[in-house]
Amino acid sequence: MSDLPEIPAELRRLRGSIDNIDAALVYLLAERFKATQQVGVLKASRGLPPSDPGREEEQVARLRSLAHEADLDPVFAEKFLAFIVEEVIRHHEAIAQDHAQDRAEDRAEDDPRTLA
Ligand SMILES: O=C(O)C(=O)C[C@]1(C(=O)O)C=C[C@@H](O)C=C1
Repeated sequence: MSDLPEIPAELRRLRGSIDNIDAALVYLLAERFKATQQVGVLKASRGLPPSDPGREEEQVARLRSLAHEADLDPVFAEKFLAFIVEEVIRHHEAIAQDHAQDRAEDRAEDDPRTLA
């Protein structure tokens, strides 16, 4: 028998909700990253920079306002967005590097001086 006190039913119920919310967050984040991967490919193919500070400013203003309405700490909402966007920008930079490497290889293949 364990010496730990029994978990109250109310705590178990609340933890069930927390687990469902965490699962939803994981799926939502996965969808967001699927979209941003496509943005990264689009940006690399058009020669656009990985980050867009103007867009980020708009997102911060919008999220802070939504957080306020939702009774969530706007500072936390801003930090959370910054954490995600920082990761997205790293992905975009890696995609841009791969894209540049592929183009360099294509050019080398097309160059008659390249030994086949
Ligand atoms: O909207 C873009 O341009 C993106 O690259 C997406 C995103 C984001 O994750 O929301 C990421 C980086 C940019 O600095 C701004 C926004």
